[in-house]
Amino acid sequence: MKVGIIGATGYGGLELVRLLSSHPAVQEIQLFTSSEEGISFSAKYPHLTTLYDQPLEAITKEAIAQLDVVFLGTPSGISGQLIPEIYNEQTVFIDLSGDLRLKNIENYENWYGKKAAPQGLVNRSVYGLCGWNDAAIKEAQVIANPGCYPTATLLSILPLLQKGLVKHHNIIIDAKSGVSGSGNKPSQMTHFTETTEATTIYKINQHQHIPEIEQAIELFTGKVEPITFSTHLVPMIRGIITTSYLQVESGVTEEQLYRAYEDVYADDPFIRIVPSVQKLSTNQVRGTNYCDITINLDARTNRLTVVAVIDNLVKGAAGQAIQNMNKIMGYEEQAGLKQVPLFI
Ligand SMILES: NC(=O)C1=CN([C@@H]2O[C@H](COP(=O)(O)OP(=O)(O)OC[C@H]3O[C@@H](n4cnc5c(N)ncnc54)[C@H](OP(=O)(O)O)[C@@H]3O)[C@@H](O)[C@H]2O)C=CC1
Ligand SMILES: CC(=O)N[C@@H](CCC(=O)OP(=O)(O)O)C(=O)O
Repeated sequence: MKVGIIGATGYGGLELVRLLSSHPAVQEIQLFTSSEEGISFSAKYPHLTTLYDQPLEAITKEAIAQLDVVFLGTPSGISGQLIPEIYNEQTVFIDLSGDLRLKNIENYENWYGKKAAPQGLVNRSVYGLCGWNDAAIKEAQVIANPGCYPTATLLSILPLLQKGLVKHHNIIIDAKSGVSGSGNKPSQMTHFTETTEATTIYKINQHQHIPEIEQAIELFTGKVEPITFSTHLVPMIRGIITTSYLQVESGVTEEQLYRAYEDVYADDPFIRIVPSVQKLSTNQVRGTNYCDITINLDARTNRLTVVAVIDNLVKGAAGQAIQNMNKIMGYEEQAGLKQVPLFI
């Protein structure tokens, strides 16, 4: 199989290269750039010396037509305009950005502040939340790969909402991310001096993943109420931890809650339900496609704490994108995704 990566020089692109390198069905990876055509990939990234000495290529419709699958790891506002220009019906398009996720394109323009993709393309795109949308994913030609924060949040709260064990009302999600979540373009917010010894809350009540999480809650549970969702930048490179607070329905026990996860994720190789321990860390999934989840029901408040950890670049981006590819192409679900966590 021949695959291509548009935005290969970005963090999501680099992670795709790393993971696809061990995929048994991938024979060739073409690396595309919009700004550095002809430059050797390993000259730009010396850790890839002898592995990817090939030159970066210009993005053309003709080159894309030669590929079975193309991944787009481009900043928001790009793929929604680019895919129509390079589209053909034989290639599978998997978009890591937020451009194709929101079905209401006005919503996209309001939250992202950018021109939306054509409505027809958005309609054709399938939201690639693995484990929740698999029937549609298997038939898809265009995938809107979920956002990093929504992946951790949704995987951890959807089973309980879907089974009616917790209330839709008054959900609060507190999320924290490593700095690689904001990509490889330096900014004031990601400057070493301003991140390395600080934890920063940002985009308060304005984060673009709020409508994505709400849309998915409605899609997979049939109803939704507005959520409170807060994002923080913490001084680490990789990892996301989401802590969600939910009110349980009366009489529901912790055992019933655990059983809900076991039911929903019985056959999912990437979801690990961790017993209610006192510790859960982003380290335990680093470099892998795992999403580890734990819960704790506080009898004093009847409030449930649901915690999920993922690697933002793997389950939150490149790993889930490859999982989507595996589902579409009929490969083993774990192909290319069998890494052991890099704990320390
Ligand atoms: N980082 C993360 O943890 C996650 C990121 N995402 C989303 O995935 C996407 C990629 O993220 P990330 O890899 O971090 O981003 P980066 O900023 O690290 O990389 C984006 C890449 O896109 C390429 N690019 C820029 N402009 C264009 C253009 N006009 N046409 C084609 N390519 C272009 C650039 O490469 P070049 O100049 O060589 O073309 C650049 O290296 C983003 O939309 C992001 O929001 C989603 C989940 C998690
Ligand atoms: C740490 C950090 O800055 N994270 C980014 C995640 C961006 C992202 O993945 O955006 P889309 O999913 O919308 O493409 C943010 O909070 O905006």
